[in-house]
Amino acid sequence: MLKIKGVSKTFNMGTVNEKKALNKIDLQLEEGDFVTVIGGNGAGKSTILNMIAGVYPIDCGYIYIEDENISLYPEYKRSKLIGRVFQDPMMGTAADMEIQENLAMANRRGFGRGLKWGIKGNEKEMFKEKLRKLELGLEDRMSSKVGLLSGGQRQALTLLMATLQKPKLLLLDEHTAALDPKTAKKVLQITKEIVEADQLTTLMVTHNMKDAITYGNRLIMFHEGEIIFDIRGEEKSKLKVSDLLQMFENAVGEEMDNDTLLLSKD
Ligand SMILES: Nc1ncnc2c1ncn2[C@@H]1O[C@H](COP(=O)(O)OP(=O)(O)OP(=O)(O)O)[C@@H](O)[C@H]1O
Repeated sequence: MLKIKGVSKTFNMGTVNEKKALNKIDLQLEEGDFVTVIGGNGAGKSTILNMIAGVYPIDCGYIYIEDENISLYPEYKRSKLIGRVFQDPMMGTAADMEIQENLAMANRRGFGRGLKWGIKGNEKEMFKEKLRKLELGLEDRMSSKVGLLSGGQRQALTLLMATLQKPKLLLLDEHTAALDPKTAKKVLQITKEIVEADQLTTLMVTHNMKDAITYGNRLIMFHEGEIIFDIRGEEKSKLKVSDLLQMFENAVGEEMDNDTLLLSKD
């Protein structure tokens, strides 16, 4: 489904600020894989998502989605294949447009500019049904401006928009990190339901070790631009935070000292 082979990225090459963010990454995702991605600050998690989405060019290697080599595609062309949700609830939706207008815009993704923006009757019903499933009461506020929504409601809407036209790949970049714990849990539950219902191939970056264990069928950990382990299937389902800490120590040769990750331990 997604195939990354030998991908490296160095920022500010040849300057005093040179930083190798990714070092020869190999990663293959099967159709329907829901992979959680964990790692300390600066480990390379966002960079790998940016490489896949085409925000920056890769230095070497290649990226395939199904049989399509997307390595040289510009970002806009990849966005037809990829849905993405960011940490910031202000991104991904248009605040001064109505909920239903935002959904209509998302529903036209990949169909060019020729289509009229008007919302069709059957679309309205479909939006209402999808919003009802979120259980946030948004189905009764379809003509409200998105700017009036809370952060959690906005992230749930962004998630719906990113998956309305089923993407080949869904990228979630710490999409619950800016929410309070209760709201984050709700948005993660919605994420799980959407991903499972559509069998979406998903990469979800998180700082929260427990969430990385709870969600998905596979977990990978980044450290200093490399994938240091990849756990799946039964091994993943039995995993505890203490196992993750031990595996980190075995792979890196020292105890984990990353505060952000350790805060999510208990
Ligand atoms: N646009 C950029 N220009 C220069 N350096 C960058 C850029 N983007 C990332 N980096 C550097 O690359 C390294 C990896 O960063 P990245 O954002 O991928 O880490 P991360 O694992 O997502 O960390 P965090 O959890 O802190 O977001 C870091 O040292 C970072 O400073």
